[in-house]
Amino acid sequence: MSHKSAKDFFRPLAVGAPAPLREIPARPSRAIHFFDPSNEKMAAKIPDMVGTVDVLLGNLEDAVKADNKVAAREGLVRIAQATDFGPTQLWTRINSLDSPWVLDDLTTLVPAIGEKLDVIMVPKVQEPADIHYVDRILAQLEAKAGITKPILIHAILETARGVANVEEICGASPRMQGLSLGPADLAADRKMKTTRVGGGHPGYLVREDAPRGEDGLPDLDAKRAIFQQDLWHYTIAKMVDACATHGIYPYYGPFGDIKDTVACEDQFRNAFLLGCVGTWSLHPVQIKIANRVFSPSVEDIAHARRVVAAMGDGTGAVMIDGKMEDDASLKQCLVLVELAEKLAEIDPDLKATYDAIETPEA
Ligand SMILES: CC(C)(COP(=O)(O)OP(=O)(O)OC[C@H]1O[C@@H](n2cnc3c(N)ncnc32)[C@H](O)[C@@H]1OP(=O)(O)O)[C@@H](O)C(=O)NCCC(=O)NCCSC(=O)C[C@H](O)C(=O)O
Ligand SMILES: [Mg+2]
Repeated sequence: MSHKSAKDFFRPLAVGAPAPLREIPARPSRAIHFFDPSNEKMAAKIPDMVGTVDVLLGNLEDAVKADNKVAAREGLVRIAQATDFGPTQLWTRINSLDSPWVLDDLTTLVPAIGEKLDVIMVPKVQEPADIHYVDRILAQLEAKAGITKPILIHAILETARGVANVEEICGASPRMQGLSLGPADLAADRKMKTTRVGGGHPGYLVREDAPRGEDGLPDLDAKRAIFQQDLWHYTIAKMVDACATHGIYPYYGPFGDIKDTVACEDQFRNAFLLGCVGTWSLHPVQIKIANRVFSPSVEDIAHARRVVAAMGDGTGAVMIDGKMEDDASLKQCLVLVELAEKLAEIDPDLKATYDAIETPEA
């Protein structure tokens, strides 16, 4: 089997295409907000959403009716050409690589709005070859259209084969920006017995042991606590490790129970704590939840700054509030402090909140 040399990764795949990036920029992307560009009511809201959300994503794939695929593609071109996105990123989700629409998605979008498109989300990615296909075609289209910065690729992890190949997918191209979990398609592909778009399931649980009766035997009639478990823990953790290994960014995906904002917040927070940088938003109500959850809390930043100040040159160990802090906890604190600094650059309210935190002297 022949392999590319490391340096080959940094040569454009088409003459005249922009040079691949060596690092994927850490741009805030707490919420990737999905809209259907063929839905006039939704589309009309997009210009006013600029600046309120980190990423606006024109969705062309599932949730757009087959009869509306062309209207969605053309609608996205119109919206992108007419809108100044300022600090907000513009992404799209193209149709799947085996669909009758994907080639027209790419050959229409790149020449028309390629300079404005930051990231293309590719659904149902199974293996590195899927990324190689999109990588080469993007390079050719960028070269032809004179696009000056490479459009990045984001893959959705929504097949069992995709999960099995996750490491290779992350490393398949310098365009790889990140991965999202696609729990609905993944559940179907794995033949999980669920009927939901993300989130937990009351049947996936562990039950407390039965207490012993006076006879020393388990009292199977006694009431026992049950603890609902997280269906997605394994996949999210695997995705986070693969992304961290390759210097790209992991995201939770959709939470379909729009009305259950509490469970949505829990799902988002679990993903944040495990290492995800953001999530999808399907409805405007989910943007605020994502922005709140994926921004470090005041308490975390206050503590992190105390640790940074107390640790001086970053070596050794100190006690703060009865707990030992050392090089490793300092590194965790720096993840939060650096994220807060990045977010403060684009979110004036958050900047004011973080600026108001009393910072200890070093
Ligand atoms: C989920 C929805 C179908 C709900 O729509 P609707 O019933 O219209 O909700 P509301 O009445 O509460 O809407 C209030 C107003 O807000 C506008 N709206 C709704 N959603 C959006 C949006 N995403 N962006 C902008 N504006 C939005 C409505 O038009 C109402 O406006 P008005 O009447 O003027 O007040 C709908 O929210 C929706 O379709 N959301 C997107 C769904 C989607 O993109 N799904 C695909 C991603 S999930 C997936 O693909 C699964 C994944 O791949 C996997 O495998 O896991
Ligand atoms: Mg899907």
